[in-house]
Amino acid sequence: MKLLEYPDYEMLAIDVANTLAGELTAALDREGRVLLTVPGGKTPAPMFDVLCGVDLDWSRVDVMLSDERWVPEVHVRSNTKLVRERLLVGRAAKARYLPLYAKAEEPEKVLAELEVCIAEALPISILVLGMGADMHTASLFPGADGLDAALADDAPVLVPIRSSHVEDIRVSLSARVMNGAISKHLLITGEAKRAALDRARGQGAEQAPVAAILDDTMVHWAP
Ligand SMILES: O=C1O[C@H](COP(=O)(O)O)[C@@H](O)[C@H](O)[C@H]1O
Repeated sequence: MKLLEYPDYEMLAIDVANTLAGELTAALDREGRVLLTVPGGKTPAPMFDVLCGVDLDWSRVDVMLSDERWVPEVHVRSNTKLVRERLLVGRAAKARYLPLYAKAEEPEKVLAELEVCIAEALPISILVLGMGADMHTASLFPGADGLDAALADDAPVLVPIRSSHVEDIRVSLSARVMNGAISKHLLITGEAKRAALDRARGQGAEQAPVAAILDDTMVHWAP
């Protein structure tokens, strides 16, 4: 992994958005369609605000999340809500969105259907992830039910995750699929997450799931 430090989050958001714009443009020169995978949570919103205004052929970009909370798209905790409101607006409104959620009580009931659309769009061209201070990335939480399956070498594309530390059932991309990305970025802010990243580098992915995706990843950090 390589660590890039920024003086503040505003600089990080602008710089990362410009880097992603360059990578998307280069990928669009090579491929008919490109797949951009983005995190949910709070961190990426200001970066989305910059990225959505970039002038590129968004009609050939597929956008999906690294992970989703099993709640309807209009729910305040839905990662899709964030992406629709902050990324898929302006120029980026022309992108095609690939959902990780469908109306069903449990992900297991619809996972196969969701996986078909995602599998057709793979591999990921550009992967952007977030991380929690507990060293989770996407929805790969330490100790979660489903973590082993998500870390397996022969993991499926999508894995349902249940953790007593979070309210909702989650669906996450597996580490195998995330590591298939051509380019990988991790966005983190604050001292607690920086310390967590340092701890994770000395641990296995079972204890520190973010460790599973750090190889060849560009980590972007602001205080
Ligand atoms: O639950 C989640 O958490 C991580 C980190 O979120 P943040 O609010 O601390 O930025 C996020 O990357 C993931 O997509 C999300 O579902």
